[in-house]
Amino acid sequence: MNYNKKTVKDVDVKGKKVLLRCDFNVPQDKATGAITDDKRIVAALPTIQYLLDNGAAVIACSHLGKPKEGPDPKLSLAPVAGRLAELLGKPVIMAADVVGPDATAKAAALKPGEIMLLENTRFEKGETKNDPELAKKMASMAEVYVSDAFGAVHRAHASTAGVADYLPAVSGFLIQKELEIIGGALADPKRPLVAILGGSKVSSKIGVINNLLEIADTIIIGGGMAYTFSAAEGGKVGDSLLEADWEDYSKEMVAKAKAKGVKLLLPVDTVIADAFAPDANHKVVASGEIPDGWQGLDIGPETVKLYCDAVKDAGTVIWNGPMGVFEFPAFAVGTKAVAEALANTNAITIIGGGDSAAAVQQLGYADKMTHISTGGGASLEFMEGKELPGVACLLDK
Ligand SMILES: Nc1ncnc2c1ncn2[C@@H]1O[C@H](COP(=O)(O)OP(=O)(O)O)[C@@H](O)[C@H]1O
Ligand SMILES: O=C(OP(=O)(O)O)[C@H](O)COP(=O)(O)O
Repeated sequence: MNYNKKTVKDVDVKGKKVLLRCDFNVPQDKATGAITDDKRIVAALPTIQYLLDNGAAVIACSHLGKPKEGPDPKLSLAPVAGRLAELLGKPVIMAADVVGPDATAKAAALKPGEIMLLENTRFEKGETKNDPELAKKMASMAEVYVSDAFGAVHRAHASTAGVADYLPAVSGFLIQKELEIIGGALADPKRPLVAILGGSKVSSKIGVINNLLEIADTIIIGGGMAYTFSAAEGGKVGDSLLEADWEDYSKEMVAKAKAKGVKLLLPVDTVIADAFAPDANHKVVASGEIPDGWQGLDIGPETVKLYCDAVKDAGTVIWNGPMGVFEFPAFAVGTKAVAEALANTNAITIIGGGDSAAAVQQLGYADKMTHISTGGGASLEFMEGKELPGVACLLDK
């Protein structure tokens, strides 16, 4: 795939309306909705500032979460508009819809040097289906399309790829920087190369293991993904996260790792809880021995030792997805220990994923990592060598 794409510097944006796709899918406090980590907003600032300084009228857009049934007030981008306005030191006009009457009127009235934010693109059903009608409507509000949504470039959606069929499409500075840094670290990686996978987006991430087995020396599995492997081996997982459809696949991955001589490490013990809550009763059990009514929310202490030992002498570490529900202090131990182990290695450390980045930030280890990517799934798919639809759709240099 050709990553040498035109950037905002290769087009004239003066006096033009620019549709700017960002990844403002930020972590939020489950109870209050407050933004808990604004890294993705901060990361978009250089492109936004460049566009505003060069006389563009910026129509920013993004998805947030996974709304299923159209507009959901809990997933409004309004809090993001508020934070963006603070960071830019200027008003951000918030639209009440994506391509409806409010958005189109506000876009039509937008002046050079002004910025507005469309409502959550996934409030439109056509977004994730990459509906050309929706893409056309979005494109009709602008004259140039700029994508800087690195975290979403692995999605072929209307706002991440479809609009490029209707407008000259170029990349922003964030996408450029991410491709350069991650691509550089993995072109000829310092070995051993260790990949750590966790988190809760099991079905969207478990598939990368097959390709990671081609490049990694060790693969470590934690977080919600571990229970699918455990169940596949006949273990009891109680009420833990489980993707039963992926059990056969996980068995295949264990066999493939063995055949290729790649170390595939799975938890040997797990911290279980009697509810998904910060104050739930909890205890440690061996993997595969989780009673009904209990769920695994963190890796156990023996696993922590095993995993920390496995990264000690790594040359490069790619980490995507927390080891447990780190938002609850009682289940943050595994994630914290792995973050600390990475902070103390000489390895090149690349952290991917909104929540993984937030975890490293909250735990105070952000400065100790080589690169904290704004993309989780996106950085994984890039490292696997898959085509990224959100980059492929941009104009070649
Ligand atoms: N065992 C588990 N059970 C349920 N959720 C988990 C478990 N381990 C981690 N998580 C959750 O996974 C979420 C992050 O997953 P994911 O979105 O895949 O990561 P990232 O955003 O870093 O790519 C966190 O909110 C965390 O609470
Ligand atoms: O948070 C994101 O991905 P990540 O959790 O893999 O980092 C991106 O915003 C993509 O979101 P999506 O996985 O709902 O398409």
